[in-house]
Parts: sequence; structure tokens; C-alpha cells
Amino acid sequence: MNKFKNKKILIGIYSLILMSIVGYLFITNYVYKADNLELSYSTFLENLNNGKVEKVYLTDTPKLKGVMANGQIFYTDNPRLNNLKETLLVNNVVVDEVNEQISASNLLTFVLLIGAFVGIGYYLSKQGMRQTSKEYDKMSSIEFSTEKDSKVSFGSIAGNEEAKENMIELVDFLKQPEKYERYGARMPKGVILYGPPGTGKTLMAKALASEAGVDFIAVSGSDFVQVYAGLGAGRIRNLFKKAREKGKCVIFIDEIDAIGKKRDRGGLGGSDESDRTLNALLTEMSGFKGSEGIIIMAATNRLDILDEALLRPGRFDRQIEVGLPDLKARKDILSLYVKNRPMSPNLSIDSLAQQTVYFSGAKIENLINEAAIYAAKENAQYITEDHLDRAFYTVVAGEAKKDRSGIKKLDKRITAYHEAGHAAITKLLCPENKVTKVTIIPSTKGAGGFSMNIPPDRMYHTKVDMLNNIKVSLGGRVVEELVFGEDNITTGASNDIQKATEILTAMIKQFGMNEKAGMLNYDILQGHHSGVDGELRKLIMDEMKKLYDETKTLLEANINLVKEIAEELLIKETLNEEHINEIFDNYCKQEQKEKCSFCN
Ligand SMILES: Nc1ncnc2c1ncn2[C@@H]1O[C@H](COP(=O)(O)OP(=O)(O)OP(=O)(O)O)[C@@H](O)[C@H]1O
Ligand SMILES: [Zn+2]
Repeated sequence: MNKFKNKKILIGIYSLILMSIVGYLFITNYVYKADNLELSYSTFLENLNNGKVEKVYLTDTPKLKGVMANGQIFYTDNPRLNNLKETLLVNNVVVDEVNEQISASNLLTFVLLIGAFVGIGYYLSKQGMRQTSKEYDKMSSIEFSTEKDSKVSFGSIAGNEEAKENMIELVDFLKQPEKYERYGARMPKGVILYGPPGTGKTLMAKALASEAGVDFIAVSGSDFVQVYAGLGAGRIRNLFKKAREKGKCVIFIDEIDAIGKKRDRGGLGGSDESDRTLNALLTEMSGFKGSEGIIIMAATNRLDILDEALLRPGRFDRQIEVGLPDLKARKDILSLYVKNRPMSPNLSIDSLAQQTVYFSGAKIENLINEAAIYAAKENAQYITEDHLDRAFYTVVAGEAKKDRSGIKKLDKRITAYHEAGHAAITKLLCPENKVTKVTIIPSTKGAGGFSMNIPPDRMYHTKVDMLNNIKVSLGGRVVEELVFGEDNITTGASNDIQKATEILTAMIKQFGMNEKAGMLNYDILQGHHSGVDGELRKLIMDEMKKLYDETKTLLEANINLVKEIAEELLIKETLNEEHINEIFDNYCKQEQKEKCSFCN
């Protein structure tokens, strides 16, 4: 307000000065001159010869000024002759060579003009400087949205129970960080949420802030990627400064990979600038104490591409997976989004959940929304099956418009049987291993599903353990072959084959666990190029074939167990430890299998 007033006054002063100058020039040049005598050059010469001229101001200007003997001032054209001065002197005329332009009055004009220009120039440059410094400030001070009382709660997130449990723990910490400080408990400063796009990572961070009643500051990693040197780092510092001013808060950095990518150790194309930004982030993170009640959440679709420095203790040391929803979670998400919409009573959430395999939460939300738009366009009473069908095609458009259910169904079946193979053979061979989770929903770590298999904690690995582990890895492919035929095996087993090869090679080359290979370390024998020569490769191949065949025999004999697990997976998509144990127990009872080591 004050600045604005000053500016107005300044502009006023300058216009006044300019007006006076223009006025002055007008008066001196026109009004004043009008009273003076304007002589032609010949008349002037005539007067000169007649001794009527008393004084002439000799200048270089187009007009000469002079004074007649009677005191009358006159003007005449300036011939600019070299000998004019002599001619005048010869005629007894007083010659005044003081530059008439810089006479006292004109000097004033000149000074005023210069003054005005300098003033205006100064004003403008100051204005400009203020502008640039303002721009720099704006660039280094990062735009972020803060929300305090957003209505997002954990209730508005369906599925992802494990991630939510983790978050709930953090709520208490945010509410009373002093409590944890008192017990010397170190709470995480940084939490990374990772998983496929649209699975609710942002939602999760928002809910944490709103449930804890603290500010939510959201930025994106790409905001820190700058062409100007040092600006990214400056923005990081600015962000933390602002956060500290706020007190307790959740800082959410989406797309953390934009600044936190693995640094290029090779030196090729590694950018100093992104290093500097990442370093600034690490420094700021180590700079604040847990008792300040600030938690930094970051989201990425790929955990594996992040720099290890980010994941060290005291930084983003808690990593939480936010995965694609399984059947039950999809049901929950669907229920959440149909709640306040006029859905046709004929609609079945169950079947809709079945149809939305591999959909993220965002995609499900999008599906319902598109269907609602179709219904609204038609002024329909309800959102119907038909609207949803059309919405389906809108949402999955671009992703091969083939028969969605056909393709997905076969994919699902193969994945279910493959994973059931791993789970079944684990239970059959190493019942003390826990199979905590089997799912056909792809994780971020790889395509297809996965089974979590936790071996008991032991210091040494026995030979039989290692052989069993190889068989567990081969179990997926074995079942593909048994159920779908030799010609229909898939690429889904590539990780399994890698793992099996690693274990078997180590057994033979390093651990002396193969009779034919002997008690030798082949890495030492072969020197630095630790390859595998022809004979050794043949040995590994033969051993692998033997293990594969044994696995096949075992699974063939227990194919009903595989089928039961697979079919249950097709229905539920994810099975937990209890589920699997239940299926296995039932199977053992029914079949009274002797092969089943669990019962013996
Ligand atoms: N589990 C869920 N429960 C309810 N709604 C969800 C869920 N997951 C996603 N959504 C819906 O999808 C929208 C987008 O989710 P969000 O932005 O949190 O995903 P994201 O994982 O952060 O995605 P990105 O990786 O693309 O940033 C949410 O606003 C919400 O409407
Ligand atoms: Zn597998």
C-alpha cells in the first residue's frame, strides 16, 4: 500500500518536470521569439555594413542571434562561414563566442532534462531489479499446496491394510513426538511409499496429515529439476525452512525419483546439478530432530532406481509398499465409490470386482465416474450395467481393445497355477517354511504374481535345504508344463531360473556339494575369469535336469493340491498363511498321502 503510494508520487513529480521542460522550450522558442526580429541574411549584411549591428553571438546553430544598435534583438540564418568572425570584427561588432545554447537559462533546461532522464532511468532500473530479484525469489521459493483440514481419512482409503497400519503408527508420533523423544525412540524421518501409479500413495500421505491434524505440504520431485545451477538445492532449503516455520507437518514429495535416482558412478552423463539437489535434501533431512514432528513422505513407482543414500537409516528408512488391490480390496474400493451414487439395484459389486483385475484404485474411481457421466447424459434413473460396460471401454481404451476378459482370464489362470506350483512344493518339501502370502496380483518387483516363502532362521544352509530351494524355484515352470502343456510354457519363470542357476552353481563351484565336481573351489582354479567351462556346464545342466524331473514327479503326484491352491487363488487372488495352511491340511486329510511330509 505504502509502496504503491510512493510510486504514484514519483510518477507525478516526473510528469510535472517534463511538462515544465516542454512548456519552457515552447515559450523560449516560439512565444519569446515571436517578439524578436527575424532578418534575412542579406538584410543582416546590409545592417552590418551600415554599422547598425552591435553584437553577435557566434555559434554553430542554424540561427545566429544578435543585438541591433538600438537594442533590438534579432535572428538571422547562420552562414557558418569560417571568416564570419573576421567580417564582424572588421565592422566593429562585438562578437560573443560564449555558446549561446549554454546560456544560463538553457543550462537550466539541460540540467533539468538530464536530471529527468537520470531519474527515470534510475527508477526503471530499480523497478527492474526489484522485478528480477522477485523472480528469483519466486523460482527458489517453491510453490506448494498446504492443507490442514482436508477431509481425507484412513476411512477413505480401501485396501492396503498393511500400509495403513504403518501410517496409523505414525499418526501417534506426529501427535506427540515428545513422548517418543522421552523414551529415546527414534521415529522415521522419512517414509517412502512405493507401488504402481494410482494406488493411493498420495491419498495415504494426505490421510496421515489430516488424521494427525498437521499441515500437509505437497511438492513434486520434478519441481526441483532445474536448468539454473543451484536452484534445485535452493528450493529444497526453502521448502524445509517453510516446513519448520509451520511446525508439525507432513512433507510429501511425489515422484522422488526425479531427484533421487541412483547416481551415475561411471561418470558418464552424471549431472552435478541433480547431485547437488539430492545432497541438499539429505543434508536437510539429517538436520532436523525427530522431536520437531516433521515427517517426510515420498512416493515413487520404482524403489529399485533410487539412490541407496536415500534409503539409509535417518533418511527414508521406512519403505512401505502400496500395491494394486486384490479382489477384496477392489470390492472395498468399489463400495466406497458407489456409496453416494444412484446405482442400479441389479448391479453386483462382486462381479464388478471380478472384472477389474489389475485395476488400480484410481482406475476403479475413473471407471465409476465415467459410468456416472454416461448415466447423467441420458438422464437415466440409475447407473446401470450398460453404462459400466461402456465406461470399461473408455477407461481401458488404448490398452488393446480386445476381449478384455478373454486375455486376462488366461493370464490369470497361468499365473495362478504357476504360483500354486511354488506354494505346493514348498509345503510338500519344506513344511517348516512359512508361505505367508501367495498372490496373482503383480507386485512392483516383477510381472506376474509372487509367493512369499520364509525359511526358518538358521546359521548354515544344508545341502538338502539348497536342493529344496532349487525345486521350489522350479515348481512354477513345472506346473505350467504339467497343466498347460510343453508348448505353452511362458516367460514368467525367468527369475526362477536365474535363482535356481545361482544356487546350483554355488553348490558345485564353491561349496563342494557335488560328488562329481569334488571339493574344489572353481573360482580359484579358473583364476580371475570365473567362467564355466564346457565340462562344468554339462555337470550343472545334468544336475538341473535331474532336479527338474524330481520336482515334476512330486508335483504330478500332488497335482490336486496344486489345483486346489490355484482355483482358490483364482477366486480370492491373494491367499495368506492361514488360507494356505487350511488348504494343505484339508488336502493331507483327504488324500492320506504318505508323500506328504507334513503329516509324517
Ligand atoms: N486404495 C484406494 N482407496 C480409495 N481410493 C483410491 C485408492 N487408490 C486410489 N484411489 C483413488 O485414486 C486417486 C489417485 O490416487 P493417488 O493420487 O493417491 O495415487 P498415487 O499412488 O499417488 O498415484 P501416482 O503414483 O500416480 O502419484 C485418489 O484420489 C482416489 O480417488
Ligand atoms: Zn515363479
